[in-house]
Amino acid sequence: MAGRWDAQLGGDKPLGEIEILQLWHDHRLPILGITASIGLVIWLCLLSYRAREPAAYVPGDDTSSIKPAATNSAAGWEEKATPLKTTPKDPVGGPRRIKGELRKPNGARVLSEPAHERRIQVLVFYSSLTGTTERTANGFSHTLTTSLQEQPAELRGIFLKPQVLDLTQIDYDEYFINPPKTADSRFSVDHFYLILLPSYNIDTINDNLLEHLKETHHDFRIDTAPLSGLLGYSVFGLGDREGWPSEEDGFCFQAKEVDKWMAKLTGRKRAYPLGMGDPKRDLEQRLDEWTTGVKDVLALVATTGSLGDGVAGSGNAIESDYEDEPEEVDDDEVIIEEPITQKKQKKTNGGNIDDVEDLGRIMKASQPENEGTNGAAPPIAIDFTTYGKKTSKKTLQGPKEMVPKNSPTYNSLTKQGYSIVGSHSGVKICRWTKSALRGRGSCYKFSFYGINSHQCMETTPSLSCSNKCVFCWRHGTNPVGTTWRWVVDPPDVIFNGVKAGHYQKIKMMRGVPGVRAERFAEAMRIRHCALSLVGEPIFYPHINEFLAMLHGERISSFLVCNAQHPDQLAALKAVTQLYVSIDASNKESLRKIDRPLHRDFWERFQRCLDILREKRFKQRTVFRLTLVKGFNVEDEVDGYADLVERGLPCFVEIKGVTYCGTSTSAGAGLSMANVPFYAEVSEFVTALDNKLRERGLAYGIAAEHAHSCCVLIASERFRVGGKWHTQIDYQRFFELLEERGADGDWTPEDYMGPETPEWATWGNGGFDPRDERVDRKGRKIER
Ligand SMILES: Cc1cc2nc3c(=O)[nH]c(=O)nc-3n(C[C@H](O)[C@H](O)[C@H](O)COP(=O)(O)O)c2cc1C
Ligand code: SF4
Repeated sequence: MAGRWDAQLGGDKPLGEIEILQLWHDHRLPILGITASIGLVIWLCLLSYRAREPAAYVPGDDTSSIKPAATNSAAGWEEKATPLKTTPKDPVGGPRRIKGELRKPNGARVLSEPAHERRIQVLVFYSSLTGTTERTANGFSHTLTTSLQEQPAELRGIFLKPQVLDLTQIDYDEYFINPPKTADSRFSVDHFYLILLPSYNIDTINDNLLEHLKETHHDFRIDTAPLSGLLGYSVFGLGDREGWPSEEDGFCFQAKEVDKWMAKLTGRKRAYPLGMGDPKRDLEQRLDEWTTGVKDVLALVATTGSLGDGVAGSGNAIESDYEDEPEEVDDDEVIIEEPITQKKQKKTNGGNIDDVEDLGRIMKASQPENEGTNGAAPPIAIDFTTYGKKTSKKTLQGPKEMVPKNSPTYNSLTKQGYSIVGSHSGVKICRWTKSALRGRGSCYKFSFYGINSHQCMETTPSLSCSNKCVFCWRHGTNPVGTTWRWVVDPPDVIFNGVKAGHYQKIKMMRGVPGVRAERFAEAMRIRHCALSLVGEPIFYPHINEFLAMLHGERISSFLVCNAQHPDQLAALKAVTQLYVSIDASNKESLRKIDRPLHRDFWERFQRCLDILREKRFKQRTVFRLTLVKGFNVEDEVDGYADLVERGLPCFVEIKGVTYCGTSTSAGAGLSMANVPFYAEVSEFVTALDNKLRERGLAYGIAAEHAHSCCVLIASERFRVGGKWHTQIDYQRFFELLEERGADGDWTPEDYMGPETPEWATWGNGGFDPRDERVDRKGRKIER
């Protein structure tokens, strides 16, 4: 009877119990009465006994003969290896037998069976023409095998011995239509694919594989993600950088293609980013990084059953190359958002003035519409030090948390992608960090100062600020105040918290299309910290201790302050680069644009400039100008030249405000009309440069990053032998700190870095030639 049912499926393999019951139902077998039923039960028992025999179908074995799975019988591994149950082959000439399996692509895989019943089978696929990839795959598999054997006992038992499979020797239908299945009812075996692939621009087996993957994806009879049952996959490409120097030109192009199709077929189960290595140059190092990452992921999968936060949901199954994320901003992108809607204003007005942060919203909501664009001065903000009875009552109750977990501010900030650490600090990865991870360019700080965006953490130990700048995109979300009146978190809690938050967000990029394994590995070591996310970092009472912790781990510090806290600025110890925001050139203009809470804002501002002047021979000091047309550009060049003359900063960064039309949070009635074109920014910079020269001030235009509408004017102190040296010698900075302490005596010239790269200097655009230029939708831009 078994033989007859088998034949109907076109194979001669034993059937699973469920399939048998299915056939029972489908064929309405004429078995009636108790005798027949007893007979069936006896038969089922015999069948299930047979299925428990330690035997395996060797993948690719067309005869489907039962063979012991020799590869898994090595010492230390399952002696009775899990047999793979391959999809039965179709009768010759017949259609492919398709058993698509629909699983939720985004959900973490919940392995419900008890741990001892689960097994993970890693399959290492490769193709090779001249033997390099074959050797690499075998070596990799050996390393992985050893490492899995060294796992803690409870994990060791979960892994079956990795198997290496030559793509020329296997039947793709058995692995690339559905995940292989096990016929052993003792275990549930999940598969994890690792694919090592060289690239060839001539016809090879790779073309067949790619064709198969494409066909499977487009086959209307199969789910679009039939391999979503895999635990995960990752691809490593081998190629030749000399012949194909850039990825665009074809370096590892087939590995990239396989990675892309596997993302579609698995429903975004990219467990680790695509690795790429050149045997003549960097194969060993790149493979080591990738191996380490893959091992970490396997350990995670074995313990949690999932690929980790963000992965199943972060890779883009559509792979349209469009980064499907809301437009994001960072500390260096002062942006204008769309004005708040009437509806929202009403809602805000109806709220309770219970939290200090609400005042920001209320102030905004009470503004007449279009205020700012018509040049009318917004009302000066309320100084909380003089805020009515309600505040005094609160003060009596003791300090509150700045951003309590259940507050609207907390919800709003976390929705925007911030991780809130403790009660007043935040961390967020900026869009340039993501862009650099994908090889799509770093921020202007790479061009000017050599900062790798993918190794940069953007954070603040104080989400509160004492200004309500008209262009600030955080309106209504950040708390405001003139003095610190909240609970103070210890610096080590913040330091460890922001690092953990940053790394967690980086890890969530693992499955994102285009992320390079090499950069991902580098990103797991923070090297720079931009203290400027939102709020005012020097507001935090333990800022110096926090800085010491950063420097202790050799993380550089770029600290931006708003020129409203002269006492804190004066007390600040060494930072790698110290910024003040210069948002206007005179008192009226500053009141209009920054809407400071302090009544003596102008005096504070000027004192800060004087402090910066004093610090200029100890620290790299920077003025940051953000140009907003209609507010702080026209007729202000002279005024800015006055301020430069007063503060004598080492550098002046001039940047056009950026427009972000997607947000619905409060703006200040600004629009695209307020965004200067790069040509206008350049014109302003040239005029300022001329004014500085007229005054005999030794400055010049050093560098540019046209992509972010940013230009750098530098003091001639940073020009050596006619060449600009705006880059930083970070190593030297830390040595100086360690030798002489945070109050030590040294000058910015002591840690001046190498020459500014030619491509970053004024007139050359400033785009890193290693990276691929894409527009906001991820489309390639020709250079
Ligand atoms: C005819 C030929 C074409 C190649 N085409 C590419 C290519 O398009 N892109 C690339 O990155 N490498 C290319 N390579 C380099 C190989 O991918 C590289 O040498 C690889 O290590 C070979 O692996 P294998 O020894 O396992 O076959 C090519 C090599 C040859 C001989
Ligand atoms: S400095 Fe860091 S945080 Fe700022 S834009 Fe560049 S990468 Fe982002």
